[in-house]
Amino acid sequence: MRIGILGGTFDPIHYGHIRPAQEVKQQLGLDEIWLMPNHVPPHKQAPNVTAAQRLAMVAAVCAELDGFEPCDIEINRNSPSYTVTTLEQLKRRYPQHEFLFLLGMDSFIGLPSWHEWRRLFELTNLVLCRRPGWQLASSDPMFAELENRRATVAALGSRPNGLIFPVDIPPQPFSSTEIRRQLALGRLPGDALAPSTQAYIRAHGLYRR
Ligand SMILES: Nc1ncnc2c1ncn2[C@@H]1O[C@H](COP(=O)(O)OP(=O)(O)OP(=O)(O)O)[C@@H](O)[C@H]1O
Ligand SMILES: O=C(O)c1ccc[n+]([C@@H]2O[C@H](COP(=O)([O-])O)[C@@H](O)[C@H]2O)c1
Repeated sequence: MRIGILGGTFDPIHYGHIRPAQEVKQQLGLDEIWLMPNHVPPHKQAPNVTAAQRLAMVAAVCAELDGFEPCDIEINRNSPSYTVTTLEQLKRRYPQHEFLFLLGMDSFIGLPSWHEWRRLFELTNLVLCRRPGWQLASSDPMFAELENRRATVAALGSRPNGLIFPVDIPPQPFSSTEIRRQLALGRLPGDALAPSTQAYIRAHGLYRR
C-alpha cells in the first residue's frame, strides 16, 4: 500500500489538517492516510491536553473518513518524536508499505531545524501543502531545496525517496493556536472543527481557561 503520513501535535485536530490530507489522498491515489499525533513535540511547548486525548480526537475523525487511520507509533514511544526515527520505525514494522510524509508550508520552512533533517530525503518523499500566511521566499534556503527536488505525480510514483511534491489544494485558514484561543474565550469555532472534535471538546471540557 502507498500511505500518506500526516504527523502533528493535533492540539486539537482541525480542517487545516483534514482537508489537505483528503486532497492528497485523492490527487495521489493513495491507499490510506495515517494521522499520527506526536508524543513529545520536538519544537513546541507541551500540548494543552493529554496525548490520549489528542489521539482520541484524531481517532474519532478517522472513524468518519474513508481510508483514514490513527497511528499511535509516536504516542507509544516515550522519547522526542523525531520524524526520521519514526520513519525508520515504520519502515521496519511495515516493509510492505511505501510511506509519504505530508507537511504544511510552515513546517517545511522550519525543516532545517529538524533532527537529522537531510536524512528525511533518504527515507521518504515529502508532500508539501500550502498554508495561508506562509510563503516560501526565493531567498529561503528551502526554496532551492524544493526546486531541486520538485516532482510530478508520475515521478513520485517511480521513486520512493528524495522528492518533494507541492500539492495544489484550496487554502485552509485554520490553526490549533487560534482554535485554542477561541475555546478559552468560550467560543466553539464550528467552521474549523469536525463535529466529533467539537463533541469531544465539549464532553471533556477541554481548552477552558
Ligand atoms: N491550515 C493548515 N493548512 C495546511 N497545513 C496545515 C494547516 N494546519 C496545520 N498544518 C500542517 O499540519 C501539520 C501538523 O500541524 P499542527 O498539529 O502543529 O497544527 P497547527 O495548527 O500548526 O498547531 P499550532 O497552532 O498549535 O502550532 C504540520 O505539518 C502543519 O504544517
Ligand atoms: O524530527 C524533528 O526534529 C521534528 C521537528 C518538528 C516537528 N516534527 C514533526 O512534524 C510534524 C508537525 O509538527 P508540529 O510541531 O507542527 O505539530 C509532527 O509529526 C512533528 O513530530 C519533527
